[in-house]
Amino acid sequence: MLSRAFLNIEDKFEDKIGPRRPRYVRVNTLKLCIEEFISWFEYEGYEFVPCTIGTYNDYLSQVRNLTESQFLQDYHIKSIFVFHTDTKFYDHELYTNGRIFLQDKASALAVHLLAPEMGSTVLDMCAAPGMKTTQVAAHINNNGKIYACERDPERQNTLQNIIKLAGAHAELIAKDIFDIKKGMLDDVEYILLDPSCSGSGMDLYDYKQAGAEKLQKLTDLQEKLLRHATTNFPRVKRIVYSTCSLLPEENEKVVSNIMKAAKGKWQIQSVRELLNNQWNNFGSGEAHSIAARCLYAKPESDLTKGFFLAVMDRNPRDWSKCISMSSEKEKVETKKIMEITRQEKIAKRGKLKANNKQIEEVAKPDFQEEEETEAQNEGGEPVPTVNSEDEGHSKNVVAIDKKCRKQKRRTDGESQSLNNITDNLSGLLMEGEEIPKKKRKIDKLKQIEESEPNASHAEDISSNNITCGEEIPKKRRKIGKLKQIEESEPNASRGEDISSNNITCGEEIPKKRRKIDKLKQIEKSEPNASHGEDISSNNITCGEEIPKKRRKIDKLKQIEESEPNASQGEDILSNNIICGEEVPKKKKRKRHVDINEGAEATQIRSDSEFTKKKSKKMNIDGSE
Ligand SMILES: C[S@@+](CC[C@H](N)C(=O)[O-])C[C@H]1O[C@@H](n2cnc3c(N)ncnc32)[C@H](O)[C@@H]1O
Repeated sequence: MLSRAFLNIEDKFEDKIGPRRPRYVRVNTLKLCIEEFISWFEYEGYEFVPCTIGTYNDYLSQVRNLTESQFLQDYHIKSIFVFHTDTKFYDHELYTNGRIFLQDKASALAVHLLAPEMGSTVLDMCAAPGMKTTQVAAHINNNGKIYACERDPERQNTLQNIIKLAGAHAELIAKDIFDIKKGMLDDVEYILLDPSCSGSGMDLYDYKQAGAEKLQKLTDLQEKLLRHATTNFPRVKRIVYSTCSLLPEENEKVVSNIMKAAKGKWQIQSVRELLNNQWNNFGSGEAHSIAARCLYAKPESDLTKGFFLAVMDRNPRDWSKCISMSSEKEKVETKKIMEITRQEKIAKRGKLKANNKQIEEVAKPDFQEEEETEAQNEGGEPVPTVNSEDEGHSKNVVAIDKKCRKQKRRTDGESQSLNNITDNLSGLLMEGEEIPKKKRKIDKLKQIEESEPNASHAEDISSNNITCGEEIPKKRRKIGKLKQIEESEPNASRGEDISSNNITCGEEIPKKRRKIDKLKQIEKSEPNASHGEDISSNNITCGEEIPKKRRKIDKLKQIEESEPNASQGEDILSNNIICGEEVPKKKKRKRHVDINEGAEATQIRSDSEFTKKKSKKMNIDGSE
């Protein structure tokens, strides 16, 4: 028998779902910067509507009011953009060359909430066609390891093509996931489980075809898969289970059964809390106590396809057992390293206090050395890990020890210098005086540091289970670099601009930025060509044409001021990619709007298919 919920859904959605949902576009930040994406569509004649800083419900009103010529950045996921339902993308060059994907916001939430760290290892258990696999790759900026498992040979091909098209680093596991036994992928830390389901949340789902027997088969498979995920990957810390179904049988019931069997080894995280209370639909708590912690996306209110997801974290006590699996020898060595570095750090702190100048000398060469190592790792080469084999072991430990010490020296030096700068500044400030730019920036960096302990000091790194030899996350390195700039260029306000434009260390300053700087220089040397006050004082009468250079400066200033999104955490990740790639020369294009277009963005094309201009139909969010 099908559930009552099932029948209710049929009644409720009969004329509500369908082609009226907006179009969601995910920017593939492995190939295109968010800023470039916005400029591209603005150039095509669309108006970019920045998401108001309000509640999720405020954002939903904006989506409802979106016109055909506007687009909006998503409230939760900064690489997702919302277009009017009639916007057509199938022939758009950004779509055909893998710079954007048509992925519903609800489905993108699964990776958003999995939130794997840079350098981590992720398993996508049911991966084809690869929307979430490629999203994970973009999320970790190809910095880590992704296993993409798919059992269906035809879908394996599609998956491979999508991975290639996206420029994602992911290893295809062309197998049934049940063939992956304990011990085969022991390095996996995050699992995405998005199994086959009824697809009852999809627009084109045919309720009349669904039968109780089919549903039972599906729920059996879903439970088996989730049990496999929770029991065969000893180092996994987080699992996100998702379906594009609105049936509790495939959702909270499956999760609840597995959690009962796991007997306290796993905890369901509250998605409400993870999304800072900015979500409206959750499971119903009556039948399954965990339901209220799980997310539902509903077409009529969230303006997405129907979707369910649950976030499961391994219970910390159980996690400690996983750590204890490492060999005794490894543990002793790790302890030694920790002790040596702790003592070194204490000694260094004393030194630094005595002579602040020394800090820069100690920290600078280390920083450069580390950047060289990082550059070598960029080609997807795995970061070396501790090997328990006798011969290789000691060498690796020495290498890791060296790297740990380097990281610690750097972070010590940074925090010390930062404290000194702030102390000096606060000493100089009078009450009521405006806080200088540099000071404000330092405060901001301190805030980031405080709110993101993982991104901070060496002590925090160790206590948050970042193992020696693991890379320090990019944002952390950015903070470090900015601090260096600050220290070495006390008069320069450029540091502030760099941070607001999300430039990662080592990355080139984007063209626009350089242009702005150049124009600022011109401004300084030619004050008449600049500010509003200057115009009046230089007798430019109403109606007189403002000189070209002047207009350009104003425009660039406007751009600078009007890009608040570029400073958000998520953008730091997503904007630090390929900004070296040239944006194709833009000519005025006509907007791709086709009011007769059908319901769902369900077309996926492989590389060769793109060239041949043929297409194969498949639900991009995976329902088969
Ligand atoms: C809903 S789709 C996944 C969609 C995908 N996560 C995405 O976002 O693009 C489910 C996929 O799981 C695959 N699948 C089902 N059972 C599997 C198993 N036991 N092992 C590996 N793949 C499986 C199906 O062939 C199908 O391609």
